[in-house]
Order: sequence, then structure tokens, then C-alpha cells
Amino acid sequence: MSGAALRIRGLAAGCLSGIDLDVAAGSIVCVCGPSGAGKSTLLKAVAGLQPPVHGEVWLGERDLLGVPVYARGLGYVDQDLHLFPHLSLLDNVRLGLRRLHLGRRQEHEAAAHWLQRVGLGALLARRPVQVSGGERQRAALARALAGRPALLLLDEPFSDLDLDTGNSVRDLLLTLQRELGLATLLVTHQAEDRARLADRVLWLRDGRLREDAPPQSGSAGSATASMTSSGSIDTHTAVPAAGGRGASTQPVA
Ligand SMILES: Nc1ncnc2c1ncn2[C@@H]1O[C@H](COP(=O)(O)OP(=O)(O)OP(=O)(O)O)[C@@H](O)[C@H]1O
Repeated sequence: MSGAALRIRGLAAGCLSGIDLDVAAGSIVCVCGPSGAGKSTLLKAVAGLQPPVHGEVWLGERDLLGVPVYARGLGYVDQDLHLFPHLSLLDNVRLGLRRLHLGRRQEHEAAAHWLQRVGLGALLARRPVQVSGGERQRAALARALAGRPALLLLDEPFSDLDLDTGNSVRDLLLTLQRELGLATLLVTHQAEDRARLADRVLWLRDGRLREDAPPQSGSAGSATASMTSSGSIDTHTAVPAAGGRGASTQPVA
């Protein structure tokens, strides 16, 4: 499936309220904010795991809220990864391919291909418990991409990777998601993700979208320090980006 734009209007779900958001096909939007802000809840609401009480979620022309979770065609890597412990990495990725209805041999080759692309070609037969945390994260990313999703939802996917491995996987993600034209929502606390991946950065706090900014804007660039000290973001310090890739900074609350 080729990518499609994600459009969210007036979404209220769990702790979230009044969320309006667009993610263009081929772009990566980082979702940031303090712990408990509602970042994971946003991804779960799009994936269909957190029922909305209000609002609309569209992927291209499809009204996602009317589509069962298993049929939404999303690639979703959450913090728990959900790799089956009794299956090899290869078989875990094969599960991500099921909805494409490939033949057995094709399915095997495609799963091996995706594991190779994330640098795990030598570990196909290992079970999740037999690989490192970072390798598990890469296997989960391979499984998400293997199903040819139109939309990628990633919840802190690089948190277990050292800087060098993380950056090589970030480069790979950038290449793949551009290649596939995916819209990507990426929950992250890491400055490297904002700097290397983001077309735009959303800042959530207390379940509301406080700011929609280019990656190098004043608030995005300084928020790690202000969040560490105060646990909240000062949205009033935002300034338009110099040379950022996205639109100018938009305080939204
Ligand atoms: N299943 C649930 N039932 C009730 N409340 C929940 C549930 N899941 C999350 N919450 C609450 O919703 C709020 C937002 O949680 P969420 O996991 O979205 O935060 P987050 O921004 O992703 O935080 P973190 O950075 O710590 O992962 C929190 O107050 C949390 O306690």
C-alpha cells in the first residue's frame, strides 16, 4: 500500500481532547511532551486500541474509525513491541506479512528481506529472548514495515539503541519511509529523533496539543531542558524556525 495522509479532527480519547492534526504522506511528525501527556494514547487512538469518544480520524479517503483494528493497514510499534517469544524473528516478521496473502516461500523471502534491511540478516532463527533489546526493537520495526503499511506509528522505537546504532536505524527509517511514501507519527523523548527525522514536532501536555512546530524551533529546541526542570513546556517561548523543514511555529493552545 502506498502512503496516504493522516487527518485527525476534534479527537477526544482517553486523556486527549480537541486534537486536530495532519500528517502528510512521506513525512515524519514527532510527538513529544512530558510523561503522561497523552503521546501513547494518541497512537493507540489512531491504531484503534483506545476508543475515541469524539472526533474523526481519516487516512486518505478512509474513515479509520469505521475500520476494525486488524484491517486498518497500519504499521505499529509500541513500547512493549509484542514480539511472540516462542517464535523466531523470521516468524515474527512473517506474521506482519499475513494480510498480504503471499505464498509460503514469498512470505519467507519477504520476512528475511526486511530483517536484512534493519541489519538482522544473521539473526533470523533467533527468538526474541536470544537477541538484545535494540535488536528486538529493529525486529519490531521490520515487522511493521513488512506489512506495507500506509501509516507508521512508532512509540519510542529507538530507546534501547546506542547512539551509533540508533542513528543508523534512524537513517534507514528515513530512507524506507520516504521510499514507501509513508506518513509516520513518532513518539519520542530523544533530541536525535527530532533533529534527524522530524518534518514537524508536536508538543502535547495534559492531553492537549500545545504546539505544532518545525524541528529546530525555539520551543522544540529548548524544551528538553525546560521539561527536565519543570516537567512542562513553556509554549510562549516558541519562535519561528530558521531553516526548519516544516511550516512556521504554531502555538495551538
Ligand atoms: N488504559 C488506561 N486507562 C486509564 N488511564 C490510562 C490508560 N493508559 C494511559 N492512561 C493515562 O493517560 C495519561 C496519558 O498516558 P500516555 O501513556 O498516553 O502518556 P505518555 O505521554 O505516552 O507518557 P510516557 O512518556 O510516560 O510514555 C496518563 O495519565 C495515564 O496514566
